[in-house]
Amino acid sequence: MGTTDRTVAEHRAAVLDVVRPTAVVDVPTEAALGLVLAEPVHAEVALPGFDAAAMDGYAVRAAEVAALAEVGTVLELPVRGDVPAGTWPGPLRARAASRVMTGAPVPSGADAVVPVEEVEVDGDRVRLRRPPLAGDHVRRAGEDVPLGATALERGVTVTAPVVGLLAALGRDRVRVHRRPRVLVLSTGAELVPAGLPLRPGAVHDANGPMLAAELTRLGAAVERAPLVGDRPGDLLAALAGVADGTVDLVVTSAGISAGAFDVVKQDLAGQADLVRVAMQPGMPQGVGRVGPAQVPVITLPGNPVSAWVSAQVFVRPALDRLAGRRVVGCPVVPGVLTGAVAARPGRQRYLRAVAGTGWPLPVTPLGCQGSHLLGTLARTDALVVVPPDQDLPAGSAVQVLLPHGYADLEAEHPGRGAA
Ligand SMILES: Nc1nc2c(c(=O)[nH]1)N[C@H]1C(S)=C(S)[C@@H](COP(=O)(O)OP(=O)(O)OC[C@H]3O[C@@H](n4cnc5c(N)ncnc54)[C@H](O)[C@@H]3O)O[C@H]1N2
Ligand code: MOO
Repeated sequence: MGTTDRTVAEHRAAVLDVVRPTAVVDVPTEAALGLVLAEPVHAEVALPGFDAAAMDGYAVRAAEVAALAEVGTVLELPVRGDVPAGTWPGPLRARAASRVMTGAPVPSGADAVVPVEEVEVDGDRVRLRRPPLAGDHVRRAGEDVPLGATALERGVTVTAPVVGLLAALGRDRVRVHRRPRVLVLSTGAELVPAGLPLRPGAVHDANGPMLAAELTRLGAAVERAPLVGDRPGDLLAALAGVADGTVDLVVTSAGISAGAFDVVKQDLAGQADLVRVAMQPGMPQGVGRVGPAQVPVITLPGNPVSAWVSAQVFVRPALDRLAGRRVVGCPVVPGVLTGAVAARPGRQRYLRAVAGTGWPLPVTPLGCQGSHLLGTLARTDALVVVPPDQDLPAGSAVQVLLPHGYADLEAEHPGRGAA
């Protein structure tokens, strides 16, 4: 196999070294879903904005009811006033209750709400079973987010609840890192796009659609280039349009190993480091910058499994950095091997596996691990990490990459780990 130039960690660091967070843009809050905050968000209103009822019921002064209880009287108060949500009440009268709705302001002077289920109503009087404690069923102003507090830190990914929080704070626009634009480009004279018939010796381009789908799912705005041939200059010609910096990253597949017609290797010599990384699949890799705009380029190997595994291990962290996120990459969880696996000398293996139920996650590597086997790749739940030179017996603790996340496992194995 020969020696390798870099460990996985070293190549990942080299990849991260060529990418920077995208420019900051001001967008409508709802368009920010999935993007990353480029500024901390300070609360210009408190949440809740005022003391409010948490239940439909009666606002009272707890001490007044307690005083009635002390002298042994029936805990009965006249009802003075109705407070629907969206109105602003006057102060609570002495020795009286106010009928309040969930979310309505608690009248000043009241400090507890007794839910309707815990009272008897008799005309315009209300009878309580026991005195409430001060604070019962009252949402305190600012208890969630105090006025002026940092409600959201820079670097937070905008999820639906973040959209909700921004809207609650009155923010209809927010500053985020622009969605990363990634050009996905397949090289290889043997390639034909899906939908067209195959001539002898040709194969359909699987990597282009697969990588485009993966990066789109991960939040990139993906652009596709026409298929690139194997003649010297073909790749540089295809990249001419991106040299002005209209994309943030170029991801290529194939043409980087030891073949006689490896166009990526030839065209990017001097602009990218083409290296052998101590992993399998995915040994041939490359990273650099192209054109006058020095657009970052990651060159992935052509075997489809190698391309996809490399996308998980190297492109995902790069996308995190481009998006302005903390670099996390593919999620990793603890797993346990259901059977023994053999290590590779000097190379870290990423074994395609199916996951069972339980925690740590039981993982069963699929029988065939060839780098060309897309059929088994499509059945893969998980990638099991086998460090170099360490054969692992059944029952070994392993790190497991979950490229599709855990939610998708749930869908495939209903009932697994249901909360
Ligand atoms: N003598 C050596 N041969 C190879 C070595 C080596 O070290 N010495 N490395 C092997 C490894 S490992 C890999 S991985 C591949 C990677 O090679 P390339 O990145 O140069 O890719 P190609 O040779 O162009 O293609 C490999 C394989 O993948 C198919 N392919 C390519 N692009 C696509 C696509 N878009 N969709 C579907 N399939 C694609 C291509 O037809 C080949 O079958 O090299 C080994 N060889
Ligand atoms: O390293 Mo290659 O990616 O095994 O097929």
